[in-house]
Amino acid sequence: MRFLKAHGTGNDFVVLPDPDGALDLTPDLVRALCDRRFGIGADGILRAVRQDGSWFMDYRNSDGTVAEMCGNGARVFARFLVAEGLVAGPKLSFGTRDGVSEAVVEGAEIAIAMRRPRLLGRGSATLGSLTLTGESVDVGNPHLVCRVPDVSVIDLSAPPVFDPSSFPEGVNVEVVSADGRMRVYERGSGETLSCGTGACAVAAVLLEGSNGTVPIDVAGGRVTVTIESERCWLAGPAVLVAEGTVSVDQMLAARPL
Ligand SMILES: N[C@@H](CCC[C@H](N)C(=O)O)C(=O)O
Repeated sequence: MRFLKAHGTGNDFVVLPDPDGALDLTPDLVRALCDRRFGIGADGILRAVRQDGSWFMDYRNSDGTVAEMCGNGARVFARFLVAEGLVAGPKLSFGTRDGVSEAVVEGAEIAIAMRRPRLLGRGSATLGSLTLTGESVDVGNPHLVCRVPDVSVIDLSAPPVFDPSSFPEGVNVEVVSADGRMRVYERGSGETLSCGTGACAVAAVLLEGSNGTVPIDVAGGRVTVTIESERCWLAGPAVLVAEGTVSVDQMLAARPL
């Protein structure tokens, strides 16, 4: 099976070209491909399926779960479509579970338009021994943005504990300091070096509901978020780093139980 490996500010993905939707992408296959020792290794999978005359980004978290949206994944997906000659740039669009995404390729940078983040009120989660209160934000997928004095001391080694009645679909938790530095524990993937929808959620909180442009520094680099009245733009680098073939049967057979 052909694959590409790519990342957007260190949020890394295995891209699977599957124009006819022929691949049975089970949660177990996703986990095996994303395994950093027994597979290729990634925070998630981007399966490219041709649907109704357009391309659809079928995004999966590394634990095999499905998410509504992936901002960095969408930027990488746009890079893949243009690099493979499947869609002409510099402006293009494709389908996601959260609707049609527009993208603009500007050299090394790719900007994608997503829904405007919605601030939903206060929420809380416990990270390690620390319970943090923050803002719940809907970016198609669920986020909790917590302001902290120093992001580097927050324990993101284990999943956040939260009240499931507040976050029935789970939640991605971002911590952000006043200087715009952000870290994230992603639902279904653990701590990642960057989360695009998370950066949009953080920008919405920093802008306190207004429109504007905010640079967000993540562990894997910098993304820039522009919030407009009707939508939100996420801009930053998106890089295809490798391609090859994976022997699915051998990979699955060699996994420890
Ligand atoms: N890394 C992504 C978000 C991926 C989905 C997330 N883990 C979820 O389950 O909602 C991004 O760049 O937005």
